[in-house]
Amino acid sequence: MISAFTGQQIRDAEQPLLDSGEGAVLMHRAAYGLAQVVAREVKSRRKLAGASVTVLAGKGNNGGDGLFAAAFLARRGMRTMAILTAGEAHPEGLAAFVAAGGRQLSLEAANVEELAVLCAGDDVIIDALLGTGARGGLRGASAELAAALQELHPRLVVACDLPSGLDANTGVVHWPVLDADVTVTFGGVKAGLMADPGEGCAGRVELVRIGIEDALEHCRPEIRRLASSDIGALLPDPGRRAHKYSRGVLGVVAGSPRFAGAAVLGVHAAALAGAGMVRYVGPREAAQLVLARTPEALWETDHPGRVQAWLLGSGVDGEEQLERARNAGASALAHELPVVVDAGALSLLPQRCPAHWILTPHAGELATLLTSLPSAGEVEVTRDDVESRPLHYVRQAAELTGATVLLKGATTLVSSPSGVVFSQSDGTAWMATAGSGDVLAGVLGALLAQSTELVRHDDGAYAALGLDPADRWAALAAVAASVHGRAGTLASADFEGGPLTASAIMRAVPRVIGSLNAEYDRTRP
Ligand SMILES: NC(=O)C1=CN([C@@H]2O[C@H](COP(=O)(O)OP(=O)(O)OC[C@H]3O[C@@H](n4cnc5c(N)ncnc54)[C@H](O)[C@@H]3O)[C@@H](O)[C@H]2O)[C@@H](O)CC1
Ligand SMILES: [K+]
Repeated sequence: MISAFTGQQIRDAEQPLLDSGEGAVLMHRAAYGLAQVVAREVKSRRKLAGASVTVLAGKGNNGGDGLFAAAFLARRGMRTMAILTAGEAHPEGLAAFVAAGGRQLSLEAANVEELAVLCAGDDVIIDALLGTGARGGLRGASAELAAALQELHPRLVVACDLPSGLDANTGVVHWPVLDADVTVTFGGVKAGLMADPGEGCAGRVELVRIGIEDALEHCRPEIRRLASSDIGALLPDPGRRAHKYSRGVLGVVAGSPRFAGAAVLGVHAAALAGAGMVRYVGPREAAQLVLARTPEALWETDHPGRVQAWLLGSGVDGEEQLERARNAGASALAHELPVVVDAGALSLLPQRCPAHWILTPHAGELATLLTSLPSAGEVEVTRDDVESRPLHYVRQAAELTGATVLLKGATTLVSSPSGVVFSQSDGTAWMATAGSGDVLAGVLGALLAQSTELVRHDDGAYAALGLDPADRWAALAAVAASVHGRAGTLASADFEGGPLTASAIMRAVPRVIGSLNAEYDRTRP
């Protein structure tokens, strides 16, 4: 699992070392690690000697890291330039840079365009303007420089610790920001690199160890991300003596005459994700299409047999089908069954949901949900609000509803009601396509039906996460988000990275589960 921390947690972990006079050692390690990554990136494109690098250096320690890194790179034969943006710079960093033969220029309002053009053609730009000590975003000439460079599409941008202008704690972005291809972050991943819109500006994230990692191990992460080995451990294992009922039966109230496809996709995805059986509850027109695609499913109109979990809401429209979803929800509450609450069912929430109800809104649906919640104080929340501060709103929704909330996006965030957050980003942009969410709901439903006992009583992989039982549902939802994302990436790779349909994502689900299981079997302790 990758853990991400707030800027304050990182500073707290650094403090004892700073107090014992090791600040320079920390900076040296950070700068050396940054230089190594830059050199490797440049070498993958051309010869290092003679390649050009410009470091954009602010006045704080982030600028110091950048200047020390550029000094290393100068000694390896790169042509180095520093643009000092604050009229002053980290004194030791600047001295090392000058001693290594680096050239320095000062940014002023009058030379922004000229300097942008000058460095845009470089082999690499290091963004060391602001780090974890930033208050707000870039201002004045620095902001203009970042905006001008963004327009000029530099060849390679490496962000020092985090892209400047990104809030380390939340992923909120104060525009303009120069998008990075690679972010080299120090000591611990900053939470802002695992939540959008920040993650979208960061490129690939590389962590450099600087000696504070042991101290961070005792901190509660702000955000967690499951790696493939964690997912392999958490995926349900059928067991040799399993039968279809013990495997997990999922009840699905989805689709409607108007949106029958949602039922077709949800049911089929659930079957492919390993549900022992799927009971579809809905109108005849939709059921015929569901059974044509998934003859393994059972159709039940109004009095479904026993299930271990419910999926409610994808494509649900019209009073009749809403009523079925309402009834299934009431039965789930009475029997303490877990539920995936998607799309149309998001308007049917009880006063207070249990943590084993997992809501799966996209940003627009989350905005509508939050606006409608009396406990949110009758404040209108817009889709833009959610997209600018997804970490804040996913936590708020989970806290106010009591449910686990999975907010779909390029980076999917899942929050438990107590605020434990998982972030998964395994998909491709091609997955933003009609029906993709229905597939995710089906996968999550199937995993819920198979895993309820594990989540509640397991003393293995779920317990090893060290979370309160109520927070484990968020881990399970993160597993589903990751399987879905990986299926999209795999399916797109089948088409040389080309576009996808929801059906193609769905077809890749068994392969993803199979390969995650196989990897886990090969590597487990
Ligand atoms: N503390 C340490 O020992 C270490 C710090 N490291 C680096 O230091 C960074 C944090 O350093 P700092 O705390 O100096 O913070 P920053 O380098 O982020 O910069 C803060 C400086 O910029 C000013 N500033 C804040 N917001 C601004 C804004 N919006 N526009 C313009 N100026 C602004 C502040 O007055 C302050 O002087 C980390 O991100 C990391 O890169 C690493 O070298 C590892 C060790
Ligand atoms: K930076």
